[in-house]
Amino acid sequence: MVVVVAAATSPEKNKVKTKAKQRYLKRKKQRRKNKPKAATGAVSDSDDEEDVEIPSDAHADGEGTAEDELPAAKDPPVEDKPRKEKRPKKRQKVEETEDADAEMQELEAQDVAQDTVMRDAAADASAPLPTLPSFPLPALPDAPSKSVLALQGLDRALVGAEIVDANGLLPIPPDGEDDGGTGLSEKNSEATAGARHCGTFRRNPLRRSLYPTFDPPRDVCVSAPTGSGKTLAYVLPIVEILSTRIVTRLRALVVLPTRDLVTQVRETFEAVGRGRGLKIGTATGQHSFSHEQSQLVADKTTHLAGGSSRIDILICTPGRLIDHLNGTPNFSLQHLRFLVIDEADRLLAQSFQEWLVQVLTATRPPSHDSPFPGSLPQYHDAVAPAFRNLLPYADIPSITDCKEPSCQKLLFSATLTRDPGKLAALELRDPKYFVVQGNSDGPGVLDVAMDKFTMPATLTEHMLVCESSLKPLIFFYLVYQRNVTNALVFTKSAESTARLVRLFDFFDTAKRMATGASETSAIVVRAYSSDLGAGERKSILDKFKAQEIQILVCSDLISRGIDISHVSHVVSYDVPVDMRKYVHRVGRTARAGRNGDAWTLVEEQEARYFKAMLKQAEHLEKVKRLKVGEKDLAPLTVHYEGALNQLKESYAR
Ligand SMILES: Nc1ncnc2c1ncn2[C@@H]1O[C@H](COP(=O)(O)OP(=O)(O)OP(=O)(O)O)[C@@H](O)[C@H]1O
Repeated sequence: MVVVVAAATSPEKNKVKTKAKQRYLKRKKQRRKNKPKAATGAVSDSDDEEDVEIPSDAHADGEGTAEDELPAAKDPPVEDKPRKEKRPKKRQKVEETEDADAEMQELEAQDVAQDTVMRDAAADASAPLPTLPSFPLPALPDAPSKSVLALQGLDRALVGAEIVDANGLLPIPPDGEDDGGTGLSEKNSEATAGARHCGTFRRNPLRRSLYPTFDPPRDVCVSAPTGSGKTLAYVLPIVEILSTRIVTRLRALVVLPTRDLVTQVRETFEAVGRGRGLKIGTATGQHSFSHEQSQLVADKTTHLAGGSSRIDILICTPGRLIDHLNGTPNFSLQHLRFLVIDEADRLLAQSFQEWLVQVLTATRPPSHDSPFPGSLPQYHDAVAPAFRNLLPYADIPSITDCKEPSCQKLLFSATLTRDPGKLAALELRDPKYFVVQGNSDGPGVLDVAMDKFTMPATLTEHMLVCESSLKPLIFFYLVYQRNVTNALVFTKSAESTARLVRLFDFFDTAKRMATGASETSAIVVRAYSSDLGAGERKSILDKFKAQEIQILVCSDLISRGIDISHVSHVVSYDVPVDMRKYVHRVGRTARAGRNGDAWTLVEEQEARYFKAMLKQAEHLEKVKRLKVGEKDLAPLTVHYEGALNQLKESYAR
């Protein structure tokens, strides 16, 4: 039955005349033939048969006649059905044709109209639809790239930094020849004979005048890798320019973060400035305050508008500098020609007594007028041109015209800050930035902006991931199996420094006793930390420099700036907390073109963090991974266990 219904509704099937239909049509034809001629063309009931539904195949199965059954099967009884007014068929057909034509025309007209609209819309896609506005599909906006973000908000001068190729050499020629733009005098050329390059110095827009008050020089910021010679980059021009001075006044102030660096930089000034008659002083708190005062100022009793100074160059730490600014009479910064802030990012992070604000204020003329109304102060010619308002005759125009202080600020670091807030605090005057990189075609200032620091090209870096309990043993493996001596070893605290040194001593003694080696073959390891007094620290550092000590275990106290040429290995026994610390630690080796190795011991639980830190700085692939197996450690294990027991006992006592 289902099949039959389906067939009845199928248009294919309708085309094929079934037997029942054929019979039906035959009888119909017959009836028409038999009809009287008069009846032809008149409306007759038989015409209704045209409207009768064609019997389906179901009715064609031969059960009953089609004529009897078809209406009964499909239609309600005739009397129930409201009788429709039938029009003559032909008329209906004509009307239907007319209707169809009209409808067709209407549809065609609509199509044409629609086509026109679509053509118009295509021609002017931006034309707004008359009714509903169309909205763009929701989509995530394109995120700005990391580099674009890094450059946002940067100091404009930093964005326009000059990129200097670290490999660019500028040889210092023999006497009498053109020096290629170094600007070094003959004496300084002699002092630096053998120096490979002075690129940074050559490019410094430094002027030779002592008081360029009418055209004050631009400030300079230098970002250059560790060991690339930043110290000489400021020592040379300072010595060069100050050598022209006649009267001793404090004209160069160098601020450094630690006493050790003050001592180191003083040595460089003394070496370069030998025979120039410049007087160099230091203030670090290593000596008594009154002793330092007597070194700095010549006259503490008379109030002098121009200050008083025994020295031309002062090298100091910020804390002691502030003490002298506040507590030493006649200590004045008004004559400063150079203010150097070395390891600038570290010093700018120190807010101790707002040291920077105090120093900058002292380099500017005070807003108040002469403190000596009506009388001339003694040594009035000693007042700096910009400080003339301190004099009672300050209103004479020819004198008061010179208002600009001539102090030039020079900032240096291997990890120069890009923090706009900190840079703004320096009140830099038309600053000029130099970024020294291994490859001057590299990403340039983007590296500084994204904290991707340039490492010395001669440095080889390694990392060893291990269990924390095995760390001391791995360290001994490096020393005894890999010959890691002449090394600086960095730990996280003074306490862990002392513990590691003690354990090493026990281990070395046990090993020597086991092998029958003499005491002279002992590896000398010493701690260097803030636990020690200044004198003791200096003596240990001197011994290390003299190679009487082979390994110096230290905290980050000397991770910056210290320059010891024979350091061939740096071990980070505890991982550095950030990339800047890492850069400065590993930078204690591979200095001035020498080769060096850096080893970082990473505890398993720290590995993820450490690798992420390196990855962020795009430095991960430069650090080689070293695996140390049980077999490598086996020869050391016995002595190590013995040393551990001794250490436990020593702490239990
Ligand atoms: N032009 C040069 N030629 C050869 N050696 C140089 C030159 N300039 C400096 N040096 C040497 O390079 C070493 C490193 O110099 P310096 O301590 O100034 O490095 P630095 O850039 O300040 O490093 P850090 O960022 O670690 O403080 C020093 O021993 C110095 O004498």
